[in-house]
Amino acid sequence: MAHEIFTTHDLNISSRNTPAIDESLLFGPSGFTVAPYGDYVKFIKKLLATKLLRPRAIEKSRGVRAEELKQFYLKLHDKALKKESIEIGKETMKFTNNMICRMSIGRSFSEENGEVETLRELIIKSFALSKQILFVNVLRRPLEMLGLMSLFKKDIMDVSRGFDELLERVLAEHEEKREEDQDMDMMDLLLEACRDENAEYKITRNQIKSLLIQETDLPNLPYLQAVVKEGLRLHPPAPLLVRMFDTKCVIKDFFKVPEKTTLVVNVYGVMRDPDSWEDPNEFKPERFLTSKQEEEKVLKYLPFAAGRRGCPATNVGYIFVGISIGMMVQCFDWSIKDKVSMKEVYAGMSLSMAHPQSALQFLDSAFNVQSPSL
Ligand code: HEM
Repeated sequence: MAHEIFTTHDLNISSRNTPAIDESLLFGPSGFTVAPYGDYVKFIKKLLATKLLRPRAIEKSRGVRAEELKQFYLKLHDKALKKESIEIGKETMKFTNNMICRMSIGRSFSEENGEVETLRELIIKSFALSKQILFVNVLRRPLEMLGLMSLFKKDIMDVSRGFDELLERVLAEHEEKREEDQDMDMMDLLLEACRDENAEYKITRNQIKSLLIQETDLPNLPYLQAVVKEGLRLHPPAPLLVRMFDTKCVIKDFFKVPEKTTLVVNVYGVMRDPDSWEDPNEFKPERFLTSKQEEEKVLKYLPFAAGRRGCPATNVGYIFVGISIGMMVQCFDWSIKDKVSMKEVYAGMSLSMAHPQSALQFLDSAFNVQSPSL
């Protein structure tokens, strides 16, 4: 079913059904991820594909990731020496956020002036909000008819204002250093596009801000890559995809879908479907080592979604997860403090462990650590 819908009606379901809250940075008309498929989305996707996320740019930003990886390693090393435990999810999230910030705005947020904490709180709040947004997506029409949409507005605006303040500061910094000779980060590229009189689409300051909210040896480590793929199959961070049919259509000559129907794709279910996957609930990275690589290509492997609104940063996503796991496994010996519960919870935008504290790990022996060579 999913296969049929995506292949025959990709354009028709390339918009999300998120209601626009006009003044909001995240969910207003400037928000890239919620914007309906059209000129703005096409322009940004092109910019990402041809500038920020093209292979040469990813290669160029390798130094930034190596520095962040080293900092992450040093932190774990320090904990190992002190024989302290760490919460893996929290630390890897910090590491990933730092890498995204360094690649997109040229610096990570500072711990000293409270930026890191502010950002962390905003991300947690926006994750919580996305749960409401999913609810609104599915029940949009009745909520609008009952005039209940305003219930969500205050929370959305609070988070929006927080991001706005933080990003205005960063934008101002970038505008100041405009004339200097420098490597362009994503914000520089967007500002350049914003100033370009001849650009095919004129992006605004709010659109720039809304966009920014959010190796090495990896090709020689096929088993590590297979582990990452298998992990994302069993535990996709985005287990449900929400789209909208722009126009009415008929699927398989039978299912009549009215215009503006919300479509929720159960990615989690698709990637554990026993018709497509052998032992679907088992963690078996080996399945990605076999010659059946095409398994990933057809529409049963969807951790990064698919089609026009699929993740434009799939390669970067694989790199982030690969280097974190690679370093943690290569450099340290681990022992588990409590029994690990693999129970999951769909907390807002993403799927995460229901009991992350049970993933607290002891670093076994400080004498077993090695520096990363990834
Ligand atoms: C393991 C890491 C990642 C996973 C599993 C992932 C997954 C996804 C998924 C499933 C979607 C589509 C959601 C939908 O269709 O409704 C998406 C969209 C998106 N992702 Fe990722 N992603 C990852 C990393 C990243 C990174 C590192 C970036 C940025 C550097 C990024 C940028 C985006 C953007 C901008 C979109 C929206 C695309 C659009 O609306 O057209 N992702 N991602």
